[in-house]
Amino acid sequence: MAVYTHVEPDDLAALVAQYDIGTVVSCKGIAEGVENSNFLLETTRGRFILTLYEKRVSEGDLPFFVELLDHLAKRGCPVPAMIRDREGRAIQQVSERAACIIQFLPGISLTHPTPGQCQAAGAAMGAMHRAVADFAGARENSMGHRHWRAIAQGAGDLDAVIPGLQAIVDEELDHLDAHWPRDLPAHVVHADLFPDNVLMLGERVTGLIDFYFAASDFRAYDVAVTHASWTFSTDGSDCDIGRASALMRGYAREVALTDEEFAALPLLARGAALRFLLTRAHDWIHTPPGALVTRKDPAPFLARLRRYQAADAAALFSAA
Ligand SMILES: Nc1ncnc2c1ncn2[C@@H]1O[C@H](COP(=O)(O)OP(=O)(O)OP(=O)(O)O)[C@@H](O)[C@H]1O
Ligand SMILES: N[C@@H](CCO)C(=O)O
Repeated sequence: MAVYTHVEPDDLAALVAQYDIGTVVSCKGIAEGVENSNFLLETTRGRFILTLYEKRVSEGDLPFFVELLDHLAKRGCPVPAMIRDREGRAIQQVSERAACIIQFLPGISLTHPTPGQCQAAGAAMGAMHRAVADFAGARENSMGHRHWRAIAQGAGDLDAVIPGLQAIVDEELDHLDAHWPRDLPAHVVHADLFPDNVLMLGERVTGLIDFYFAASDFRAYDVAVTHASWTFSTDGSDCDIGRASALMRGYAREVALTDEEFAALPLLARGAALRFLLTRAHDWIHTPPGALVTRKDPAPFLARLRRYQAADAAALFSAA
């Protein structure tokens, strides 16, 4: 359960009183996620999500995320609205954290998506990419390629997490630095579109959520992140070709990747696997003992990295 910061009942009542959303009925910590503190807030007028932003989200970036969600909502993407208070403010302060009250969207976060659901997720990502293409905002990807070496250095004793991990990471960083593409189509991307950030009912996408890593990067990097998170077995050793091709087919319905992007996908996916391996390893070491959070295992992303390093990795990105 990701609750790092608690909210006193009086503070919650005072916060909710600033909005036209009724009065508090209940507020419960949400049993998913690792990044922010999230609560299911019920008021006399309905359900909302209360998010308190934690270590990886900087308060200065919140206006960018609010503008991005407004932009995507206007273009028909199923993203949650950031609720405004009576003064028109979306961003508040609670328990010494920046906080927002967010529209609750229906749907279920999947743990074992079917090929049909992968196809729907790919199409929803493609539609989101089309919608974001004329978004004027930009944000450096603080979790992107340029920052991985610093993230690795700040993670702590990687060998204590997985024996030999430091050497594997060092070698991979050198490889990625030497081969990372310079010039592929880029715009703001989600950069963390895992199954738990897509709400679905059956094969219908009802919500794309958790845009707090959204940043300017290659659109094909977003495809790589989603490939890495939707198409593998739980331990990360097997890529399910049925799910992978469905994801790529869904995306291709909305966006035609160039030959250069296709050629770059295995490398971009190595980068994506390394990004999540590193942040999970960091959190494995640094998660505060009192936090109500289930740490995520880094090892399945090392297994994915190994799979993407294999000579035949390009075949994992075929839509056929
Ligand atoms: N707008 C929403 N509508 C419905 N449920 C939501 C909404 N936002 C968040 N949730 C629920 O809260 C959970 C945690 O939210 P979120 O993914 O934003 O947290 P996080 O800590 O940032 O997670 P992550 O580890 O994926 O970065 C989601 O998996 C979902 O179940
Ligand atoms: N989606 C990420 C958490 C966000 O950094 C993970 O599963 O590791």
